[in-house]
Amino acid sequence: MSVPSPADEHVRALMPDPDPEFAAAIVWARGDDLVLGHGGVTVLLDGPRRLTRLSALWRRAVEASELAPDDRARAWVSSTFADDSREPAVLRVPATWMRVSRDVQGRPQTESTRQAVTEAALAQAVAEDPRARLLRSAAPPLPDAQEHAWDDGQYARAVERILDLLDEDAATGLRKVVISRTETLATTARALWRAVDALRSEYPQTWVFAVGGLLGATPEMLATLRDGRVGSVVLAGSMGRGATPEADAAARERLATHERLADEHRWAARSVCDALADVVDLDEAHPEPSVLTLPNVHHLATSVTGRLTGGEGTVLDVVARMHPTAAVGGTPTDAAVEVIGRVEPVDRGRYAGPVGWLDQDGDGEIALALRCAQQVRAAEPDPDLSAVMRLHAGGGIVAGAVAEEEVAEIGAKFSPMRRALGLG
Ligand SMILES: C=C(O[C@H]1C=CC=C(C(=O)O)[C@@H]1O)C(=O)O
Repeated sequence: MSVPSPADEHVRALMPDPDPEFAAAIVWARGDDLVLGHGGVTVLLDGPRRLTRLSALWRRAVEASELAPDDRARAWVSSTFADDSREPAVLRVPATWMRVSRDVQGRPQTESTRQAVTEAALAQAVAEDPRARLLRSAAPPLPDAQEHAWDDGQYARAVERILDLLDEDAATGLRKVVISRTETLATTARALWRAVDALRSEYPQTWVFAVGGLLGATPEMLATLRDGRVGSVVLAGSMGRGATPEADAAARERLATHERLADEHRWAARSVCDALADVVDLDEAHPEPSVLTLPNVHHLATSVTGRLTGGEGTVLDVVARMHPTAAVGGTPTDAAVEVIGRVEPVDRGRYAGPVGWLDQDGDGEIALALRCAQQVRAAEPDPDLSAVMRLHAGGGIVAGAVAEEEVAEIGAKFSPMRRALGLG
């Protein structure tokens, strides 16, 4: 059974504008469940504490909109990884959003919702943050392409450099650094919509997202908040899939029993539990990891759940305590983030930042923007290949890591997006 798709005629017929510019689109999908946002406005915001500032801004806008009991409000967020990124965080407030799912007989059903947060209320909320800007447009400007992608050899040398730093810094406690790589590819605008469909059908366990031209399929849910319940899934420690059933079973077994990867995973899970401890009453402090198997890679996974204690924070306030987790930064966080800034040649932009949605109560789902590609503005655009995408993928480096294995892991993480874009 194929999943309902933005390319399906009945879905397109329901969209007010069947061919929106891709950067204007909002997609949030998992398996058969698809939400598409349309139109509306965009808030851009940068600088430190941007997640709590975005949260406060959204709450001010909801309050100023004076919602009636049946009104619904929802915004999508895609934040930058680093405080000093040259690219801004994006808050997309669509005019309408549509949910497409299947009924029990498998027939597509759609439900459309109008945004209750008004533009005037948003303008008022934005005016209170000197580093926020309201764009009366659904599509934020695309970042410029940056020409510093590494090839496999350069990436392997960067891994060696991190390994030296981990050695040297044994005294300072640097234990893990997540470094990432980019690759810039030209494709067509239509291919981006087809990529949404391909990612949804091939990776039904992941959250497929498109916000402000950032498109991806992430397996990692950073935080969900619903009626006071918080959930988070920590992924760290990975192994590529084997080419035959026997090799794959061996890869899975190797991951499940790998001491170095188990340590890497434990630090990541602990960093999430520690970050949440002040505001969440955790159900179980340190559960054992399981193995999550995706079509391209196996991951060690730990699920963390609990109840938000006191306060009236939004899901973004919860995420603000966690970001950057050890799955995208390293251990300890500040030292690892400093090394990333020094070693990586390309600004991460919104890769490895939180991406997801929140509603008028502050409930929502915020994932980590992994295995993704950012649409960028080419210096000399090719008229036949109208969309240029900057692919991102990274991996955690701890002492004992092997450079060739890290190169292979990045290849495995790039492959879903390359294939979805028809370039695999
Ligand atoms: C940073 C990425 O993956 C993280 C998430 C899961 C497993 C990871 C790992 O095993 O290294 C990474 O920490 C990425 O895919 O770009």
